[in-house]
Amino acid sequence: MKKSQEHKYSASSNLFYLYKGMWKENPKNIISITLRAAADMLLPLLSSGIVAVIIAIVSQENGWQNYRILFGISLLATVICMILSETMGNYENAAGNVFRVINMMKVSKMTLHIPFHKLEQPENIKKIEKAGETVNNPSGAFQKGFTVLYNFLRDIVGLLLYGYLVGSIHPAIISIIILFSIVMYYHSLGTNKIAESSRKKQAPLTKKTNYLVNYTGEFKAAKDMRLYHMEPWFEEEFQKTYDSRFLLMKKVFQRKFQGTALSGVFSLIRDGLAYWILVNQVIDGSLSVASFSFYFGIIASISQWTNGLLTDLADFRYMSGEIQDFREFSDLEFLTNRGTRNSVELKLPIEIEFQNVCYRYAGAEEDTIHNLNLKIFPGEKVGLVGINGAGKSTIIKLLCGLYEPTSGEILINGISQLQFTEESYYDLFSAVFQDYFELPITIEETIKQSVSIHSEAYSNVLARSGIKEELRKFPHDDQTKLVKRVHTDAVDLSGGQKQKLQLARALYKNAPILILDEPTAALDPIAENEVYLSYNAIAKDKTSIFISHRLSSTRFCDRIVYLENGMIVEQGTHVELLEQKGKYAEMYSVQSQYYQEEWEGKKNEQCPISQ
Ligand SMILES: Nc1ncnc2c1ncn2[C@@H]1O[C@H](COP(=O)(O)OP(=O)(O)OP(=O)(O)O)[C@@H](O)[C@H]1O
Repeated sequence: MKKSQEHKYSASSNLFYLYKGMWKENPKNIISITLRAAADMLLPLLSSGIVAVIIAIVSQENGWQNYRILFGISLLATVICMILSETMGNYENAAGNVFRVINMMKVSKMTLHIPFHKLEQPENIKKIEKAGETVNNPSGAFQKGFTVLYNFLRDIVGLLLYGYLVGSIHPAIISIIILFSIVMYYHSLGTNKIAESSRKKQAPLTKKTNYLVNYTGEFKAAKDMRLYHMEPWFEEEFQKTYDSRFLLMKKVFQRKFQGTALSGVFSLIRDGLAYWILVNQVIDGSLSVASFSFYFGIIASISQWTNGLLTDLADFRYMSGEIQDFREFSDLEFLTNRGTRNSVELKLPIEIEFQNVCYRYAGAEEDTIHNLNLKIFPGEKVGLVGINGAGKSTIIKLLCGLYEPTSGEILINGISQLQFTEESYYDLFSAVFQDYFELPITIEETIKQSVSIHSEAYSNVLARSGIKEELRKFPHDDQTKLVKRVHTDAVDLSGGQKQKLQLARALYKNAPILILDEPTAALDPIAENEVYLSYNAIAKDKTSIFISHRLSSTRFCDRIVYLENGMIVEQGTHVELLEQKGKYAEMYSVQSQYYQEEWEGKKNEQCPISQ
């Protein structure tokens, strides 16, 4: 298991991490980069050499005889370098894209395995977002890293080789090359700092822009936006975000412009000096015209290598920041490290016990669940009730293993939940939650998910969940697809239809513990009544927990647990709790009063038809 710790990795370690990954993915990646760098670094040298050889041939007697082998070799080397450069360049583009997509998939896969409670912590959300930005960015480290390494190899070897050749003309030239390179290096360090700070400041702005862009096109938001005139807020926020981004980019641009101007002045001085020395050497006869032409050609490349090298260092630094983000994400704890037990070993129906369970949300000052002790007997149907925020959903998430108790433990048939493997533990639960996530697949696939059971069970589930009647309204029955954003022929389900579909999925999974968290909130009274009537059949042979604010629904449970502030205040059957005349009875009387009064009123009204 990976330990979740904050690491600040050095730039060299980040780059090593990136290129080691590229090498591991395919060693050809690095080999091709090296070959292309060598070819592109040699090309200017070769073309200057060919011109010099041609001058030597035409200006000397028997020139052709003396230089034909050198001419042939230079020409052949040029062609080889050009072919290598072109082929490896194409390979590099494709390989960069593939490497980025592989890492993109890695981030998705890893995210799917982050423990649920870690997934909702703001610092982890940030890490996931940053890693996602890095791998989604075609100009980010995972794709651009190929080109930057190629540039760096070409520029560093080019500078050393060409610097040596040009320096051999006169020591003053090499001194100037070194001096100017140092000045430019320090200038570029300053530029990098500004660029890095701009990158950090731009991250939340990018997030905000994405939010704004996504929601302006979101169909679900369109209704509220129009009725409550939210458009000006969007326009204003767009403008503010754009202005802030522009200011940040302007700073970086100005600094880069300074660098380019400085480099231009330096090139002028350096190249001017070199040309002046060369011309003088030709005049005093110490340098041949052919050699003059050769040096003349390669001096021009020096600026290319020095400027290139500074850009490469800036790119490396920028990429290191991105890799740092990626590695901070990779350092997250991805597995819950649950035990080795398998849920299939369990005797059915299941007994559940909360023993002194406390739970505190990350960053909260107080516990949400306080020393909870609750035993749910095999096959028992327990109703959890209480006002909003009492802790009902938190208890369910703890039971399902989505959260781990801060202290205390939850026992399944007397065995701690932590002793089960994560996957087999999740197999214990069929749950209908308040919120629901739809995949762009058919209704049948949604109900079956990855579970395959015989078709009779499937038809039963359709009937018992109430989704069967709804299917007739859809164009392709249970083969109708969901999510209109993805499939144009998909259907948009109503709230009640979604709830019936969720219930069907939970029933089809047929797990030994059934959890229904407000399963009828979106159902019409007739559909709701059908769920209550079939509840006993639905929950047969299962241990079940039913959460509802409608106390008329929980009265069907064997036992009702009334919660307040994460603690059990009352428990008993519906009748026992009414007789206690406590909080539950009070809540029930408030709810039933309205119907009672309305019913009494109706009884006293005269039927208009009979008048
Ligand atoms: N992710 C979270 N981080 C911090 N606090 C949370 C989180 N989720 C819930 N809470 C808090 O925990 C308390 C219990 O919430 P919970 O959702 O369990 O209550 P509930 O009884 O299910 O409420 P409702 O009836 O409204 O669904 C609330 O005060 C809520 O604000």
